[in-house]
Amino acid sequence: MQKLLTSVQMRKADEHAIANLPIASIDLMEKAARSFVQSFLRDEFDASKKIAVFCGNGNNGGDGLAIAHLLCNNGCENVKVYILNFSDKKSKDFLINLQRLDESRCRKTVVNSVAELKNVKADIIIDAILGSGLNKPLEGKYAELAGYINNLNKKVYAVDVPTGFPAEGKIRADYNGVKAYKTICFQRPKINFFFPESAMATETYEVVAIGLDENFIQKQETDFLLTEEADIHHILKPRKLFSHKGTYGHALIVSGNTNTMGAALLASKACLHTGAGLITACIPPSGLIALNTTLPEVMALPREEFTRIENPAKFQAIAIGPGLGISIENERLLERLILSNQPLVIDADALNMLAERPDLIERIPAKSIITPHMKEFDRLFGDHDSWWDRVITAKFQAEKLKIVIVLKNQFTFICLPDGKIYINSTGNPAMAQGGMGDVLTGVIVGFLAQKYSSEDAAILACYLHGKTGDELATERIVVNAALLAEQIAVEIKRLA
Ligand SMILES: NC(=O)C1=CN([C@@H]2O[C@H](COP(=O)(O)OP(=O)(O)OC[C@H]3O[C@@H](n4cnc5c(N)ncnc54)[C@H](O)[C@@H]3O)[C@@H](O)[C@H]2O)[C@@H](O)CC1
Repeated sequence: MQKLLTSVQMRKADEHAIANLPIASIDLMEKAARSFVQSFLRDEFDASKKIAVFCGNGNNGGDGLAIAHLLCNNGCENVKVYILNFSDKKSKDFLINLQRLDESRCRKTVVNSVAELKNVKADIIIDAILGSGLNKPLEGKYAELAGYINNLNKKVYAVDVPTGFPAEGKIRADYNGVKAYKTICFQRPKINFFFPESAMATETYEVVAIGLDENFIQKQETDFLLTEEADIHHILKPRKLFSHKGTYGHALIVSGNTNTMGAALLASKACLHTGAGLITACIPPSGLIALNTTLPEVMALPREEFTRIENPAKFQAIAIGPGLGISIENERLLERLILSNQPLVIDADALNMLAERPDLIERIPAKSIITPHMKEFDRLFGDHDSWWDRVITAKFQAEKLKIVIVLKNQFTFICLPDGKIYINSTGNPAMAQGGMGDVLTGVIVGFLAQKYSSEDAAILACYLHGKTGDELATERIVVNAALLAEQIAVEIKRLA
């Protein structure tokens, strides 16, 4: 798992490298610039394109000067540097690189105000104005400049972080910084790149190594962690010789309704392909034929009005919610399961019913996993006007209720009872189709049945669900839920 650090911690990692590795501060900047240029030239190899490099006065600006110098030396014929004289505070390495640029044949101009920027003719802009040193929202000349750059409507590459974009913390809905096409950032992604609002600041990002000490970075205390394939390989347990269906647990999935029986089928199918030993679907009687014809391996427990799950303890894992429908009977069933005090996976309509019963939220059994998307989450825990605030609430509630909260999004946040937040990086827009959430619930309950801890089951399920979707999306514009459910077994086999 990769630790994601705040700007202050990243600065410490820079200082650590300078103090402990045989590298001077200015050489670290040169290394960062080289890494940026390498990545940039892979994308933009046409040496005749006009490139405008905007440089601030701190180390981000220093990077920009070094980048411009390297581009000129690498055959880019039309590089022009705009040095913004907006602050008297100039960093040491900025000044060294300014002198190096002065001695080169790079074209440059010093700009004191945005009004002086007439006739900027560029195909590509490199934004090296403000980086991770940002300590307040943009205003005055800086805000005006960001607006000016955005209005040029050119392809913008940001150095480390787009000017005006906070690397962590709340992103304002009225973001007024630079809107980049791509950000090439150093050593680690910024925490905020995983928040949906980052789409206002950068379309995409790439992380390039600059030679910081990985051991030092991994030793830092942080609540934000990025799941990697190696973690999945490490958590997954192989299926053993002499094992039998009892070894892999019995999952109960309370789901489906007359018009939403598909959700029950998808969750059950996903659970099946995740490897649970036995699966019982608690479904309305109207869904029996559909279940028996499409998933003959899955047993049925018809859900009548008066259904009780007589002995929940006989199941190793229970999920409730996909396509369930909202009714008094279903609410009673949910209540009984919650009061049985056995960990549950709670999804979809079960979450919507919970939102109306704050008394039950407090009693969700410890180690349960809830899987809300943004709207379900806000119904449960109140409205939020930013994803940062929402994730902080999720972290707080996961710790308080001792449960796992899987807050679903492009990058799903998995908040654990110990306060850690695992960010899932797999998954893609081809998966944006009904039924995907039902499949995720089925995968989670499938892992729980096999006695994975709640934390591991959530981390594994999110990663594998997204990764399977990524593999399928290499050949398809859209990946449907049933196909993904079936393919889960293949991906588990590949990563086990
Ligand atoms: N040795 C290092 O520390 C390295 C730093 N690197 C670069 O250095 C950057 C960080 O540099 P700095 O810490 O010098 O900071 P920046 O260059 O991001 O910002 C410069 C200064 O601007 C001021 N400022 C902050 N917010 C402002 C606002 N809204 N309006 C006006 N002024 C504002 C602050 O006083 C800040 O120190 C990174 O993003 C990265 O690009 C890289 O060169 C890698 C090595």
